[in-house]
Amino acid sequence: MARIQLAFKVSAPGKVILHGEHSVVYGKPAVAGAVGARNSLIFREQSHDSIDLDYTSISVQHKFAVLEVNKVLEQFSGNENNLDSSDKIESFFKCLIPDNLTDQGRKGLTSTLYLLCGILSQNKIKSISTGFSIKITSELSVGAGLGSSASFGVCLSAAFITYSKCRSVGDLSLDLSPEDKNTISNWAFESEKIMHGTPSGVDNTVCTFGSIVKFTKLKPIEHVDIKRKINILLVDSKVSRSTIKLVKQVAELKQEFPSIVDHMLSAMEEVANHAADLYASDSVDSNCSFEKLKKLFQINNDLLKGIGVSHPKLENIFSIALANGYSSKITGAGGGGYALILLPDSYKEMESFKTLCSDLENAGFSYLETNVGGPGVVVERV
Ligand SMILES: Nc1ncnc2c1ncn2[C@@H]1O[C@H](COP(=O)(O)OP(=O)(O)OP(=O)(O)O)[C@@H](O)[C@H]1O
Ligand SMILES: C[C@@](O)(CCO)CC(=O)[O-]
Repeated sequence: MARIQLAFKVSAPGKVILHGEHSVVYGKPAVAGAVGARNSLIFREQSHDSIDLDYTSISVQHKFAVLEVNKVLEQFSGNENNLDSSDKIESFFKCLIPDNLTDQGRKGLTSTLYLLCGILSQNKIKSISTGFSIKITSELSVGAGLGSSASFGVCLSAAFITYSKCRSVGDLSLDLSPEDKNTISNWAFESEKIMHGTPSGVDNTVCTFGSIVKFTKLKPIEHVDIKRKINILLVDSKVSRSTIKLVKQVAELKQEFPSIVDHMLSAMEEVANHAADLYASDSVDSNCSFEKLKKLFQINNDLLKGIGVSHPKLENIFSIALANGYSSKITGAGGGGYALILLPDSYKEMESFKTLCSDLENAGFSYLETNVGGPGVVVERV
């Protein structure tokens, strides 16, 4: 009987950090949620012997010969414990990575090969028998603080886990069990290490599980029981920045002024705890809770400014928001990327929202009207 060619679609959301960016790196809780914009991946087995990758957002189209990948997969099995740093991983896969790639392209391909070999080895699959294609498209800007890299890692991990389940035990169901989701999040975390050095793990957790979560490093995830999604406006500062550099910059400030920065990180923890309670309360859209949340946004943003992760373009967005009566903050690493403006439930009818949008446009900013709290990773038929 002819072997069925596998074909499926995976999608995973980007994330926003509502509270706790940077402080999460130091063991404090972060409150983060899935945004409406997603990465989508189409996986198709094919009759020719190559693995064809098409990553539109980073302009990478590349074909690996299955034979070459199988050789690397063979060397990988049994050797995985030695690959305990991103430098070692990069040098292990270097033989398959073309020289003429951008940094983004190199990291994207290295991460793909690492996840493929890691997940196949974990499932005792010793070789790939037919080629396949993977095409990833995205509604998320890369490098803007929306967790595009974590969502990318989650999509790839879910694709390779689905492929492995089908090829090792013939499971064609495409359903993801809670255990599968934990495995996906753990592998996406490994991919995040290649992208970002020392990630906290919040991004891959949210992009896998969706909704809103309270995340503290090395502790079980707490799912925040939200009653409705939170409306937000994401405003693009159009300033690119590097998460690694900003995390390092905060570490240096903490080293220079430990007691001051420690107090600020503890204050961020208090903000995150208070806000998580408000998101979980029935009345998050009641005036009183919403006004409290607005104040917490403002306090959180002032603390982030205090640790030096703002940017003049972000400040411009914050002033426009405030002038129209809205609270806003940095989200993610800061230094550029997106600013997050909190919107009330009835924002669409509000005159002040229309003015806010036209003021942002007049100042040259583009924005994305979305919400926080949607679904995490999903695998479905194509
Ligand atoms: N949609 C995508 N398609 C392919 N590769 C991607 C995609 N998104 C991210 N990547 C890979 O992830 C790498 C790191 O992404 P980067 O840190 O710039 O963005 P980010 O994840 O959006 O930022 P943050 O983690 O602060 O939210 C990129 O260099 C690229 O290799
Ligand atoms: C700045 C930071 O807290 C958020 C990046 O999205 C870093 C991290 O959590 O890994």
